Amino acid sequence: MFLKFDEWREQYGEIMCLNLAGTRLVVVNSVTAAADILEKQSAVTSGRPRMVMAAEIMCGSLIPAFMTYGLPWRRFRQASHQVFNIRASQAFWPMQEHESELLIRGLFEDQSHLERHLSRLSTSVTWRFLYGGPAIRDPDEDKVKVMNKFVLSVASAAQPGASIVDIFPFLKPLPTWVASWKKNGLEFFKESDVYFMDLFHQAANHKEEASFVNSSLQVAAEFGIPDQEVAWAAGGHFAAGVETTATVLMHFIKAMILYPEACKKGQEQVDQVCGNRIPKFSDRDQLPYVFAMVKEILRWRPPVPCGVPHAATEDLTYGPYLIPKGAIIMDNIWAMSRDPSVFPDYDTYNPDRYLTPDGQVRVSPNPVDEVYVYSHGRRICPGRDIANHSLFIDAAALLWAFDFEKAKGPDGKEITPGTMDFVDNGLAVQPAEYPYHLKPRRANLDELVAHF
Ligand code: HEM
Repeated sequence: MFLKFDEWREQYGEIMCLNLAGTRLVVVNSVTAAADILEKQSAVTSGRPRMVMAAEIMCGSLIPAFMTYGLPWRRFRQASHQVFNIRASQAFWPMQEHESELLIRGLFEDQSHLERHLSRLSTSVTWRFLYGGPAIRDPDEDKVKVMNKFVLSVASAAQPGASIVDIFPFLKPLPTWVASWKKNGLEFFKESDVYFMDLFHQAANHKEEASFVNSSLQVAAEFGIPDQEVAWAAGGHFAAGVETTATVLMHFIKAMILYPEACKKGQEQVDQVCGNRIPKFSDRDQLPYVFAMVKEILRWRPPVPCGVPHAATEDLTYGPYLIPKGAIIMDNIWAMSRDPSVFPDYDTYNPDRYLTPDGQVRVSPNPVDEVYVYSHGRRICPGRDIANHSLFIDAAALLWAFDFEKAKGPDGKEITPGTMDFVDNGLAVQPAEYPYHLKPRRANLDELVAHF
């Protein structure tokens, strides 16, 4: 979808509209249009399209990411800001440093399953952020399997037209003895509720640990949020956060193979600052190039290229255009990342575009919006600081530990990964599997990882 939208953007410009059997789908293609429609007018563009089966029946309307704009969603965002904000999110730095060590150790011991290592990392960071507890060493652990099954089931029910009740919402009040889809959906909700409440109580019993659940509990009373809502928000946040970081790191390693000069610059800076010890957050100010590398990977391959659909809750206008109430609005992040007037030579991975001539990080070259890859307006991704911190520490650790080389085929020739090969998982878009070879850069990496 994002590639097709990009083609159409060239034809139609900064905003375009499709008619989906009567529903207007408005695609916002430029940062300037997003700043007006999704930010300035966000009081009327922060709704969500209705999802009866996935959001209302299977999740009891308890997942904030699915809620439309209104009091329950606003209350939750205000409360969770206290956990997600940049200062509070620094409480998770020791955990994120530990996870970067586990990543390097895992890849050193067995580099053949890159995707699995990154998925373990992302699962463990997201889990520990939400619930606390020790690292998840095996992504197939039972409790994680149940969570992943929940995510998959809800994602598949959220596909347009997946359930009859989303095509004909007036069927929702039917009794369960007539509507087996409703019976199954409600049973799914009951089982998931037991599971989320159990995770919630386990986390809440360890008050001393920093976690989303514990911090939310401290503010929940103030905002009048019941335990069940905190429990479901945590589960929903897992679904929202788990795939994206792993996806970005998959893109990052591919970029390191394809752009060895940028990789070398990053490694030189890391070596100068950290020498033979793995990077820490305390090195951040001295690693501006690594910072720029993270910004540039998010631009070069934004993991959620079309954003998450918004819905207009009132009529609004943009220039001469009317966007009617009920229209679905898509934030075309991919197109914004490839605007040649902002990012010349946009196809190239070039971290220098984020640096001043004396090598310091500068505000995005994009004059209107610094964080557009996390979307716009009131629904902007609340996990962006957690994600940016993970990406920074993991990218620095990878650069410190490995050289990234092209793998060789059976004929001994190097294989160059394709730059535009993707797997589209619905919202997040990963690179298709690609061959790689990781070469340890430190003679004593075996001794170092033994302490991780
Ligand atoms: C590189 C990593 C990530 C990227 C690029 C990303 C991007 C996005 C985008 C584009 C949206 C849609 C916002 C909108 O509706 O306009 C979103 C929503 C969301 N993200 Fe992230 N995300 C990332 C990581 C995370 C993490 C780590 C968490 C939590 C631990 C998280 C939690 C959420 C939640 C809860 C929402 C729904 C917000 C709402 O509807 O109010 N994200 N994210």
